[in-house]
Formats: sequence, structure tokens, C-alpha cells
Amino acid sequence: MAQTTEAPDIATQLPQTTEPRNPGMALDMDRVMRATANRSAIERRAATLPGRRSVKKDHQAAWLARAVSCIDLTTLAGDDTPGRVARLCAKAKQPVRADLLEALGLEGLTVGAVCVYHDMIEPSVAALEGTGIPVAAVSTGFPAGLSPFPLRLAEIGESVKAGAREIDIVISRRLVLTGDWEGLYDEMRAFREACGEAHVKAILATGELGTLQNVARASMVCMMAGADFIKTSTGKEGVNATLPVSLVMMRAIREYHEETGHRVGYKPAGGISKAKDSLNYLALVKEELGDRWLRPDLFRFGASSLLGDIERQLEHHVTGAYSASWRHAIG
Ligand SMILES: O=C[C@H](O)COP(=O)(O)O
Repeated sequence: MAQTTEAPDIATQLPQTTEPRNPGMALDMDRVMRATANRSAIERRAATLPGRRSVKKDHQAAWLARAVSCIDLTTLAGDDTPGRVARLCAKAKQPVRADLLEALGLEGLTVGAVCVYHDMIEPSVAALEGTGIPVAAVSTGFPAGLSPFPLRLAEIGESVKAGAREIDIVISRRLVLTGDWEGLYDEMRAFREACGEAHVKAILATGELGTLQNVARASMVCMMAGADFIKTSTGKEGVNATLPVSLVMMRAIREYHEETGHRVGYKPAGGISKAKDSLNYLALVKEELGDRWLRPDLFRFGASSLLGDIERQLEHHVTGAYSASWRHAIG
């Protein structure tokens, strides 16, 4: 029988929780090599989640509001313009129609961050001034991460200077595929240093890492090297965020926390566009990591088109009717 998931304790007005940053640790190769993943067991468990967990109807709006508060509202297109990011930032500040927010008692709800390419940082920072919503920039030769290493470090520095408070770096997949864990550790450590006070999310590009065991080991190495978040994908790989990959990465985060006391955040990204999917991810976080991770300082969705569907579901919750999806074009 399906278990029901209660509403989150606080729907939207989240107290400012600030997790101390993960300082990282020396590379522990024994620990890295102990990180394994049993693909068939993981896939079985992930497949049963949607049927096993359901959110009670009355609690659905609170869970969807929680999902909104954890979105990195993203635009990563070659034709991005200051005008487009200004519209995106307006949506970030008020992600759901005012009358719906009022009816739901969710005034003040915002997304977790806005995520853009370097050139769009300044217009985003300007549009979000005074809101406290951070700007995240993808970096280090995103999405492939194959530009010269000094340029990747310089790119981080430029983005921090331009006002990005979060930097989403991409790792060199070849270091994972050749088992060069020391190389991956050194690379990640250098990225973290270049970020300074800005928080660093390590994009593993899991769809290009070959095996779940590689995902488990790469997660562990990036956390040891000081990643604040580990993130599945750029959104540009053939396969992006999935529940099995999320299970592996969340378990690595849980083990790292048990062994070091440091909490690292989790960001599934790429291809998450349905409200229902966002509820499955939140249920998995609750089961694997616990309620503390259900907050924007430790959990984000990287998504360019999830918000529209969540807004439609919230409208249905309030009015009993669905609007056309074109009415929620942005986000
Ligand atoms: O990091 C965020 C992703 O690039 C967004 O991917 P998406 O456009 O499939 O939602």
C-alpha cells in the first residue's frame, strides 16, 4: 500500500538556515574505492518510489510550494538576452500569480536562485537587487568543460566578480572515465578555491560517466575536495537527472555526512519539467536524507520549465480548473 507523505512543517516562510560550508578533507582513496553501487537494486528501488509514496491532496500545495522555493530557475540558451533574463528574474521574484499565492497563504514565495551563463550575470543581479535571491552562474567551460584549465579558473573569478554568489562548475569527465581520482580531487579543489566565498556546485554530468559506481566515486571525491553541492547534469547530456542516479548521489551525501559531520547539498538538473516529478524527488530526499535537506540551502532543482507546470497545478488546487500551458510560458 502506498505511504502518504505529510505536508512539510513550514510551507514557504522558511527561516534562514545557513549550513556551515563543507571544508572538504584530504583525499582518502580507500574510502573512494569503497563507494560502490548495485545497479539492479538501485533501479528496483527507484522504480517503486512513485507507487510507494503519494502526497495527500491537502498537502500537495505545500509540497509544490516547497519545490518552487528550491528551484534554480534556469536559462542557458545561446540566444539569451538581458530582456529575457529580466523576465525570468521577474518570475523568480513572483513565481506564482499573486491571487493564487494569496488564496494559498503563500505570499512571499520566491525561487531558490536564478541560473545563467556568465554574460547574463550582471543583468540578473540588477533585476534581483534587494530580493536576496542569489544568481548562480554555470562555469569552467560549461557544458563540456574542455577549455584550458587556467581559463576555467579565470572564468570562475570573472563570474564571482560580476556578482554570482553560486558557481556551477563542470568536472572533467575523462578524469572519472580513466579512474584518475587524484586528478579529479585536485581539479575540484582548485575550482573551490577560485570560488572564494561563492558556493560551488559540482556538476558530474552523470549521463557521461558510464556506471553508477563511477557516479558514487565521483560524488565522494568532489565532496572530499570541498563541493558545497553535487549536481547531476548540465541539462545538455543525452541522459540528465534520473531517480537511480539521485539515489546513488544522495546515499553518497548521507555517508559523507555520517563520516565527517558535513552536509553537502544535492541538485538534480536537466529534464525535470513536471510537478509530479518534483514531488518524487522531494519524497526521495525526505526518505534518503531527511527533512533537513528539504530546504533551499541543501536542495535545488536545476530546471528551465518546471515552474510553469507547478503553477498550473497550484491554479488547479485553488480554482479546480487547469489553464492552458501557454499561459505559464516563462519558467
Ligand atoms: O541546470 C539546469 C539545467 O540546464 C536545466 O535543464 P532543463 O532545461 O532540462 O530544465
